[in-house]
Order: sequence, then C-alpha cells, then structure tokens
Amino acid sequence: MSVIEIDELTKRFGEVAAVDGLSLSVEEGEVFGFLGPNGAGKSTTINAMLDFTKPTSGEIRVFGRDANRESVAVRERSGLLLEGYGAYPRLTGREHVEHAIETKDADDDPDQLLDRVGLREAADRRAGGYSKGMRQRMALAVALVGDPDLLVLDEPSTGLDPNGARTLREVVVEEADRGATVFFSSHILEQVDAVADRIGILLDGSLAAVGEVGELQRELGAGATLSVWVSAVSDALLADLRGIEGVRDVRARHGRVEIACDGGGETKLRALNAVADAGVFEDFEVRDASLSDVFSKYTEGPA
Ligand SMILES: Nc1ncnc2c1ncn2[C@@H]1O[C@H](COP(=O)(O)OP(=O)(O)OP(=O)(O)O)[C@@H](O)[C@H]1O
Repeated sequence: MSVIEIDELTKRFGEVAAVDGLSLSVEEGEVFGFLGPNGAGKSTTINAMLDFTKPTSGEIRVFGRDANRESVAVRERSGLLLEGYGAYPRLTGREHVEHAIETKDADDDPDQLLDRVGLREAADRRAGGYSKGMRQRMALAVALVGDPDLLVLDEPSTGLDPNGARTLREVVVEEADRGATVFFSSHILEQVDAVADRIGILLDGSLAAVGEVGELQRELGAGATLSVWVSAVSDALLADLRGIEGVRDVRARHGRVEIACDGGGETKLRALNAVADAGVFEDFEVRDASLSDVFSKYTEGPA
C-alpha cells in the first residue's frame, strides 16, 4: 500500500515553480530518501504533504487521505521534524517531549525517548541553552512521540556531529523495523545511502531519478572508477586511455591510474588492454559509483 501518493504536484510562488508536476509514491514501511540541490523544491513538497502550503495544482494523498482536506488526520499519524523547528527557549528538553506526549495523547516515557536520541543528560536543561545539534536531537525525540506510522524528516542531519548522525541512522532503522514509513530529505548523501531503501532526486521541482541506490548506479551504466596499478606512467598511455570511448576522466596518482568510466564493461576492458599493451600493468580494482556520483550525474548534467 502507498502511504504517500503525490500526483502531478505543482506549487508556484509568483514566477517561480518551486515544484513542477511532481509525481511520486512511497510504500508502507519504506525508507525514502529525498535528495536534491538547494532550491530544488524538497521543503515545498514536504510542506504541501502536511498542508503547511497549498498546492497550485495536483493532488497529494497520505494514508489514502487528501493531504489538504484531511490534514489533521494525516498529522495525527505522523511524526515531524521540519526545518526551523521552533523550540521554546524557556522549556527544558524533557518538557518539550512531555508536551508532545500530552498533545498526541500518547503514553511514551519521555526519558526513554530522550535516551534514544542521546539527550538524557541534558533533559533538564532549558532548550534556549542547547546547541544546534542538541535542538535537532530534541526535535527528533518529539517526532518519535506516539510511534507514528509516518516519519517526515526534513534535513534531519542539520547540526549533528558524527555521533548524532549515527544516532539518527539507528533511529531511522529502528523505526523502519517497527513498521513505520520514513520520508526524509538530506544533503548528506552518506546518511541517505546508509539507510534509504529508495531515493528520489529532485531537480528544479521535478524528479530527475527515482529508485534503489544500486539500481540508479546501474542505470548510469557505470559511473565506475577503474584503478589500475602500474609500474610506470607515460603521457602516451594517458592519452591512449583518454581516447577510449566511454572514458570520462584519467588521472595518474601514487603509482596507479584512475580511470572514470561512463561506459560499460567494454570500456573497462579496453582500458585494461591499453595498460597491458604498454607493458606496465600490475593490478586493478573497480569501484562502483557512489551515491555522490549518482547525485552529481543527475543534477549536474553531462560532464
Ligand atoms: N514562501 C516562498 N516564497 C517564495 N519562493 C519560495 C518560497 N518557498 C520556496 N520558494 C522558492 O521555491 C524554490 C524551492 O524551494 P525549497 O525550499 O522547496 O527548496 P529545497 O529543495 O528545500 O532547498 P534547500 O535544500 O535549500 O532547503 C526555491 O526557488 C525557493 O526560493
């Protein structure tokens, strides 16, 4: 069952089409990573899903309900961590979580939630004195209140140190294991790569790509880097390699040649043969495109 169904969503701000004919669905229990460069329309999409902004046209259904007309029902089943979460400076972290428990009529133990996000020790300090990362951890604890069926996290990694980022990943995995659907936007590609079942790459308000990370890597037909260890490097060899169809970039470094390939197996084979023909071949390794390569490929256009 689809938990989120976005159908031809368009949102204009005057001349700017922040979201432009976006269609997307997210299945129950899925962890969906929503990526895109600054200004791509991620927050606008999320805001429309939760009825914080009205679409210019198109339809969004969450849990099968109209996100606009039945937003209260949608939000009741959702946990939200949105950009610019407004903390009350005079309230403590625990008070924020307690307030959310009361509002949602949930029966969570605030200490347990604060523990999960690594904020137990600072629970009784006022949020006004929290660092950016601590406020983000608190916002995550608030989002988890009531075991929501859907977690919507807009840039949840903002301000988090590496430990905080790990906590976030653990929480996302735990929530998905519990059966929750997680929809999160992020600029930190490693974060997304580590936990997302599928990703969507938004560009100028439309989807440039959607699928499993591995699927998109394969769809690129490569984006692989071939590292060849060599006994010597000559300009002639580098020129030969650069002349092979499907080779995007060639660099010599530390006794090896790094060959970025857009082409498939044929390109790599021809590159390896060129090195062997030069009599300098020692060893090789192929590295698949990282999510970062996939992201650049879809958002920057042809190299
Ligand atoms: N309230 C608004 N009024 C006018 N323009 C807006 C408004 N909100 C968003 N926009 C514009 O819509 C476009 C998409 O913005 P949005 O915040 O959705 O992008 P984003 O992908 O979330 O970006 P970021 O990663 O920088 O947060 C941008 O050009 C932005 O300037």
